[in-house]
Amino acid sequence: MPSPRTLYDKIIDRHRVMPLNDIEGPGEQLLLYVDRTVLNEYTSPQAFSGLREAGRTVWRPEGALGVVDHVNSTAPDRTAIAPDADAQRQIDYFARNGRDFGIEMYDVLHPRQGVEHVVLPELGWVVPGLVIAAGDSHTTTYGAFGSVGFGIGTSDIEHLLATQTLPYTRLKSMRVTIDGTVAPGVTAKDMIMAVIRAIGAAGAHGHALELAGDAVRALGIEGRMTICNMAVECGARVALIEPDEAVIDYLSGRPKAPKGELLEQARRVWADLRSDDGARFDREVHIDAADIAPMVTWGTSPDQALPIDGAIPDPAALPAAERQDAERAIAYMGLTPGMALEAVTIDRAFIGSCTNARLTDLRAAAEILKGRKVAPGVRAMISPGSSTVRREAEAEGLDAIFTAAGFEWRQSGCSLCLAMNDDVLAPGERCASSTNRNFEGRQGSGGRTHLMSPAMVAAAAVSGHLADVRRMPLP
Ligand SMILES: CC(C)[C@H](C(=O)O)[C@@H](O)C(=O)O
Ligand code: SF4
Repeated sequence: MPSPRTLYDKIIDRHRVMPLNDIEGPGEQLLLYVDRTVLNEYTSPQAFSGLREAGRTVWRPEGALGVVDHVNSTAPDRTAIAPDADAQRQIDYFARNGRDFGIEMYDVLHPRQGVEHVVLPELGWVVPGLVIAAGDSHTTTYGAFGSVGFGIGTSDIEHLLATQTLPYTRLKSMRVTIDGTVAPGVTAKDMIMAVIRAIGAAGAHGHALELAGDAVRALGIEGRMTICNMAVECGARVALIEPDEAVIDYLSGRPKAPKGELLEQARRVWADLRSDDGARFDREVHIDAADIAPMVTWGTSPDQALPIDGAIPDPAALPAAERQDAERAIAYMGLTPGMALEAVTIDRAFIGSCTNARLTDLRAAAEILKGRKVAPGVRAMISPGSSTVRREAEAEGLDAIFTAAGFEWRQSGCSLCLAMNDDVLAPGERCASSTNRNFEGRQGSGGRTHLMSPAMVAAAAVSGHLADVRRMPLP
């Protein structure tokens, strides 16, 4: 009898070209076959320059797809493509690389442009059991489909493009099981924020993190993407959810998804994509779904988070190891210990990013905004995760709800998630944000970020302060 294996180990085993050391299990070095990569204009230029200098070609151009997302403008009318000359140069070089190396590239005006991790799944290009490596840490998103996705640096991108392989070190395995049912108002974002708070910002460091349990299985694919996307914020290099029929339903009819006999063959291969009974995890954590409340971050690390009905912690009352970070975070965030989270007023509200700007996220925010207005003095904007999401939302009339409420209905891109274009917070501005990182300066130098779900951003935008979505009666 072969010994029971985790889903992660099964996928790595299927992609092992050759061992590079004689360790078995975590720490094993191997040459890994990579099925697919997504390129962006920000992290790929040096990789292409390296290929040019070495006179190399791309081994399998059809295994790569490029999307402009990090630096482009999100101005509503899409006449402004790049916010400045540097961004324009990056966008132009990216297009040239696509032409010269035979890689399909979605430029800013492409009808399917968007944030890369939103675009790939929409195409049906992410299917169970793949290895997808890309120059972006949120490549973990593809775990929602039962694929191993991880971020790589620029020299690894070059190696991958030239060979379709990567030298790889097998990770340890960790499983977080969320059992039971979440309460109304609690979303996938709150689930992953609760996980990060429970295990810490480095809690899954060095591990492939499998997310399991009834509450995870009950999520739609978009919610599962939110969870796997943000799992990188607790240090996970890979996030995985066992694929099921919901994944196959999601893929149905998408342009690049397998169809007909190919799909039937694929289904037979996918049937084994689960952690065997008795598979050993290096660490196991159990969370009761009923204990999860809508979450917000109060500090400058994603684990500095609390249920919305909490208060800014008193550093003196925290464990010694957390005290100094908490003091610094509270000072940077301009807050006072003991202050109720709901008393924290905001200047900006942002719905966007590869974590939470898909259609279901927009619908959840629109539910709250229907018939309400953004509070005076708050600037609220929404950047749909992709041009496809934008069109689909418009077809449902969601744009009308957002604009009637006073939100700016913008184009897609990373935007205020990392402020690499002209969507930036001014120093001291405070933003309720559906994104994934709240580090100092993440949304602009001196800017203050509070992470939360899209519905919670909507609740904060209309209240003018952080607010509990459970107390916002639906019209
Ligand atoms: C710019 C890129 C390298 C970065 C990442 O890897 O995640 C960005 O997308 C982010 O979210 O911080
Ligand atoms: S939306 Fe944010 S997290 Fe996602 S790829 Fe862009 S910058 Fe990174």
